[in-house]
Amino acid sequence: MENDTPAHPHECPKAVVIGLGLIGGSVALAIRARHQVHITGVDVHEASLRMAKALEIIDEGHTTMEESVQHADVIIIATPVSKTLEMIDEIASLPLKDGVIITDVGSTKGTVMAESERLFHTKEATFIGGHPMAGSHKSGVQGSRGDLFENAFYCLTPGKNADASEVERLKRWLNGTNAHFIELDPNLHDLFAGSVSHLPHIVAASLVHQLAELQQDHPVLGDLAAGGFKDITRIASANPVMWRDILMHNKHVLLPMMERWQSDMQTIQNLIEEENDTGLQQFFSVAKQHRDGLPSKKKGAIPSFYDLFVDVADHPGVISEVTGILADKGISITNIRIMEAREDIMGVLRLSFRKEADRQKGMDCLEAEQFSVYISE
Ligand SMILES: NC(=O)c1ccc[n+]([C@@H]2O[C@H](COP(=O)([O-])OP(=O)(O)OC[C@H]3O[C@@H](n4cnc5c(N)ncnc54)[C@H](O)[C@@H]3O)[C@@H](O)[C@H]2O)c1
Ligand SMILES: O=C(O)C(=O)C[C@]1(C(=O)O)C=C[C@@H](O)C=C1
Repeated sequence: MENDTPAHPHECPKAVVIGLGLIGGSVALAIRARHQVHITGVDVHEASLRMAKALEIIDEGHTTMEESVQHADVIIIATPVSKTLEMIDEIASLPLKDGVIITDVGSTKGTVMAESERLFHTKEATFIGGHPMAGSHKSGVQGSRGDLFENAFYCLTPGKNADASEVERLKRWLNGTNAHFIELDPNLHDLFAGSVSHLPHIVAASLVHQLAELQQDHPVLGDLAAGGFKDITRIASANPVMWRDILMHNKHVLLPMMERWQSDMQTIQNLIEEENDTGLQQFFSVAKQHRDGLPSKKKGAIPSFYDLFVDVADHPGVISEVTGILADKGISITNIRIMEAREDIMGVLRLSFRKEADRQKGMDCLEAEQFSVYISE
């Protein structure tokens, strides 16, 4: 356990996480894993705060930031990017503790850094932009995992007033992520993220739109969409608000990239029209060679299952009681995880189902047996 030199010997350092969703919750868990710290969560949704408290991700939760932010040693903003700019404005308008480090996790960095540079030009507060390059198509605090960023790259974009020592201090706060930190210029970051994350996301969503249109005349098509389609479109299930914001804040990178994409599509269209077999094979060979050479990622992604959360008392036999109820009804689960198990407090079981219908059946029969169950939004 590390401690970031508290002002008073018995006082625990304070972290505030604004936006307790998938990423805010995961960063909080990673901080907790290595630091003795008091974590306050701030979110507009009380249900997220309740869930985060139940899972011991935070010590306390509030729907507004004022009080907690003023005493914080580190502030992590984990809201969708447009809201992040509003949060930066609000934080800058409040009295802050000397030496506070403020960071964010947003998927774009240009506008975030422009706003923070405009507002945090004092030595008392240091803003260092951040973007962990791992995540999921799932959103919400219930999907949080302390190991979500393990082995992933974690981009940092220090502001102009950020000393190297402050960057090191932030890295220490975030060392429980077990990520590889990389410092980048914000514009370069946005170019890179546009290429490996944002453009692919647009393409994935557009493929799903095409399927949906064809499916109107051929409903069976959905059942035929197998591995390939699912692999390439998994990310289209992600949070639309988050992605709306990303596109708005990386417009200048994405517009030329999309032109380039359209021109590539035109080229391949021409090759098909001309029945240019050599050109077509070359198109795939070059892509295959490059794709095969990319490093494979070992950790970070969460498989796409339908999760159900069950509050359970921590006593022997409770897991077999829950699984027994499901087995009696012939409902299969693909995974089961205990999210918390401590004496005398309620724990949470996370059950994963392969199909939405199975999850619904599971929910109904567990509720009938008086279990408190809930699902992610
Ligand atoms: N999901 C990913 O894969 C991923 C990966 C890396 C970075 N990011 C970035 O992380 C950020 C959060 O994404 P997420 O996936 O955790 O989303 P999420 O939807 O799971 O969480 C966002 C949280 O912010 C809260 N929120 C929204 N407006 C708020 C406000 N005004 N005040 C307080 N809380 C507010 C929401 O209630 C929600 O709990 C985004 O900026 C996103 O670009 C996402
Ligand atoms: O794995 C996924 O589901 C993701 O989409 C994660 C992903 C990505 O594009 O790789 C999404 C957005 C983030 O800014 C970083 C990571």
